[in-house]
Amino acid sequence: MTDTLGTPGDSGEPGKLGKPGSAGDAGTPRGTSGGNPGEARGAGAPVLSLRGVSKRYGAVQALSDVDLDVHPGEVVALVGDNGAGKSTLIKVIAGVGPPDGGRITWEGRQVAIPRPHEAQSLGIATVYQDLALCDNLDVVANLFLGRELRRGLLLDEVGMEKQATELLTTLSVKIPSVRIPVASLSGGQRQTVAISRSLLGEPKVVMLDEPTAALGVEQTAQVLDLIERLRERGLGVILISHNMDDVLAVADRIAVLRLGRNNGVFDVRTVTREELLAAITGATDNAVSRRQARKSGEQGGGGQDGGEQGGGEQSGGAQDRGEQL
Ligand SMILES: Nc1ncnc2c1ncn2[C@@H]1O[C@H](COP(=O)(O)OP(=O)(O)OP(=O)(O)O)[C@@H](O)[C@H]1O
Repeated sequence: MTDTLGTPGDSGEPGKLGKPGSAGDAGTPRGTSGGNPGEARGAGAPVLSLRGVSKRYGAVQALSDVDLDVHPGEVVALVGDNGAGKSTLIKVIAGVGPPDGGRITWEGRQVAIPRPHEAQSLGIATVYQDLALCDNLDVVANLFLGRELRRGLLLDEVGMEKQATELLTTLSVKIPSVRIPVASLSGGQRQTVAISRSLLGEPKVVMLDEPTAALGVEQTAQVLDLIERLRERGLGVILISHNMDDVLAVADRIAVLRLGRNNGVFDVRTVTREELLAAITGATDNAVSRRQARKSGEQGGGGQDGGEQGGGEQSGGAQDRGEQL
């Protein structure tokens, strides 16, 4: 369902903030060379910093010298073409596939994350695309799966229901009842339950792998709203998405991976779609950017209305709702 955008070549990216920061500067505000700390969300020291992370699978160099910063109260979108290394990077942070090299810093302290347990202990939660909810169990049971509250030998059903209701209410998650099986929820509701579940461990960073994939417009809005709630709670969020509209709607910064390397960190307030596509594909002149330029020319009746980036659309345009990266 995603376009393949593999055009070789390099681009000069005007809106690019550069790499997250040079080695050893984990305390740099926003960790970028061009951010505006005064206005930015998530200002201050990063909660999570990666420097020079690499990972090889046999002959495939999946990650090379990758840097990433995530601040409290910040949504960082991780984007890139298929095979760019996004999942590999998430696995490194989640302790599922430790890196071969590089440094991970958590709240200013260098750490190792060899297993998922270490990630959880630090306060890193991951919500994978396949959700891993138990369809036959109700919302409460799914939320507390594996960490059930007990009263003596018995499950504390009343306590769990109360906490579940409180959590979902705080997050403005709307479901008919916490006592219905998740099988009867919509895709968006299921996704919000899965994300809410990750919060029970009181993480500081939540990683979401394609949380809006296969969701309709309304359901996507529900999930994006929830991501905003996470940010409001001061969590750092890493969002993997192929959907440019979602990324532009909810992220503060956008980190682009290309062929396993950093290819720019962009401020969502200033970046254009053209710049993002160029960073993702590695070229400004490719089938996707030509198509976008043609479309914006048709819509604007001229071709100049799309801005000054080669006729491309500006960020935040609503015309292409649902367009995939
Ligand atoms: N377990 C593995 N064994 C061998 N190669 C792998 C493995 N996992 C990933 N790779 C390779 O590493 C590279 C990065 O893959 P990764 O899944 O991280 O990319 P991605 O950006 O998440 O892509 P997509 O958007 O398609 O999910 C690819 O070339 C992929 O084929």
